[in-house]
Amino acid sequence: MTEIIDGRALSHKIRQQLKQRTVLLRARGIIPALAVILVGSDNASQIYVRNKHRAAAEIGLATQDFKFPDTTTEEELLELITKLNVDPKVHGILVQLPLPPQINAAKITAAINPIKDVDGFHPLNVGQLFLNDPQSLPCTPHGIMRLLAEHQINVAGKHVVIVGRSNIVGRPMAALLLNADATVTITHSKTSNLRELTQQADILIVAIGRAEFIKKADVKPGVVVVDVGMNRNAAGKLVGDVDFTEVEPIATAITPVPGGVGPMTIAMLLEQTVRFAERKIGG
Ligand SMILES: Nc1nc(=O)c2c([nH]1)NC[C@@H]1CN(c3ccc(C(=O)N[C@@H](CCC(=O)O)C(=O)O)cc3)C=[N+]21
Repeated sequence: MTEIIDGRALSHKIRQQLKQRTVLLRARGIIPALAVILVGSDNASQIYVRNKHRAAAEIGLATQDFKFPDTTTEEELLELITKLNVDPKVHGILVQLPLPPQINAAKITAAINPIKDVDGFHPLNVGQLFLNDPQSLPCTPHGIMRLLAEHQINVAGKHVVIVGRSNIVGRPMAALLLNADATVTITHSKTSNLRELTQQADILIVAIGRAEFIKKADVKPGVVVVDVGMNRNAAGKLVGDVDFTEVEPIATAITPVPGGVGPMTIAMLLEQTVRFAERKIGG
């Protein structure tokens, strides 16, 4: 029987623990707070914003929302970030990606105070992650590591193939796995023998942003599959980057979409914000 890796269940368990940590913080007069900056209207971002707000409120974490229209300038965003960077009431800052084309996302990311960078996207945090000295972990890859650990899926010595090389998922995922002694192959949209490589994976992590891209013939029987995709298919249904119906029967374990990686991204975001708030105690 294939094991279905339940991200909702683990996310729920983690959020219960976080609730207790926020109670302790509040008793010390610290209200953990996350500032979220949203520019324009990306579909995945809307889902993310809605779900993370609900989850934050449940655990007693305060969120401040800053919504900007598509036409916003870089200067306006930088001005807000500069304020939030030094606001002692704000422990975490998150700028929703993607940003509209007139805004240089790298410049915005680099402007965030690294000690408040809950996404772990600041170049300093990226560098420390790659040097195996992480200070802030990107939420989606971190959530995937926790899911694998919870299901006793050991990555050390395994061949993990990642499909996708984004700054948000593919690249930091590779660094985390390497830090955990996996053998890592990164493939992407320009990889010529992509399907030959995915067939060799003991663990396959797919974040390429194409609906049901990975088929049964692309995987080895017994594979562990982690699906990071969030796409709407022709029928308007939310589907991953893996054809679940085809691949599930031959996998040892697989994450569903929805209910797999998505809820873990949120749990890790909340956990990191609480951790940043705790850092203030005595310091
Ligand atoms: N700076 C930044 N950091 C991000 O981490 C980031 C971002 N920008 N921009 C947008 C994407 C997308 N993203 C999601 C996270 C969770 C769900 C999620 O909760 N999914 C659930 C629910 C789906 C539903 O409600 O239908 C699930 O998969 O089960 C969705 C999408 C984070 N992203």
